[in-house]
Amino acid sequence: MSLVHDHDEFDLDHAVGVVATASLPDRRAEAAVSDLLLALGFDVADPDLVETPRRVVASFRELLHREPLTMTTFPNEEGYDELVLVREIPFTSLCAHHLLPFRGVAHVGYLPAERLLGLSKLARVVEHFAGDLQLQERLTVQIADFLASELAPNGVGVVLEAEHLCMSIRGANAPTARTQTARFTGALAEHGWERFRDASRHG
Ligand SMILES: Nc1nc2c(ncn2[C@@H]2O[C@H](COP(=O)(O)OP(=O)(O)OP(=O)(O)O)[C@@H](O)[C@H]2O)c(=O)[nH]1
Ligand SMILES: [Zn+2]
Repeated sequence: MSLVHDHDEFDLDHAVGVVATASLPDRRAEAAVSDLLLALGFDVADPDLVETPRRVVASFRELLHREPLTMTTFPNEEGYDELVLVREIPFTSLCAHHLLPFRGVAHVGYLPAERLLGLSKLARVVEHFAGDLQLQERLTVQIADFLASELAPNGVGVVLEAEHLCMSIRGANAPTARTQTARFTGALAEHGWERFRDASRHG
């Protein structure tokens, strides 16, 4: 998701109730939140709402933040060649269509080749790509493709299971619905689902 920064047309005087120390993009975003609240018929001077634009922008910044990734790897001296699977990695992302969260768990695994990856890095990769306006399918593919290219393993598998708030608290109103997506590459392309299921059964 690419960000657009066109500050030129921004009228600072228009920024209602914003903190003077906020950066220009944040002041612009806060003014926009304030405008949205006004347009929805809310009194932005209400004590409950005065700080809301700042809080909303800070929340979005937090949810859309991406930590740089450091992929610590180790030589696979013993030639470990079974599946390495980290299950139930929790994640929260924002759906690109409604800006509402979707959240759930990721199961991420790979078949090692020359290098072993620091285990926490699997969770960090999920967190990194979740920090964007996303589609669950795209998030799944981005995690898998990144691991495949960085680690050059014999195969990668990524399964995501998530609740989309846009579908559970509004719209279709299906609170029990869970969306499952998957990407299996290399030697996991053919029997990835079975390999993951077997590993979970013995876990
Ligand atoms: N494929 C995919 N669709 C998603 C994802 N997150 C949300 N959506 C869907 O995006 C679609 C947007 O459809 P629209 O008809 O434009 O939006 P809407 O009028 O709010 O639709 P409803 O959600 O059905 O009320 C909806 O069907 C959402 O369920 C996602 O991660 N992947
Ligand atoms: Zn949505």
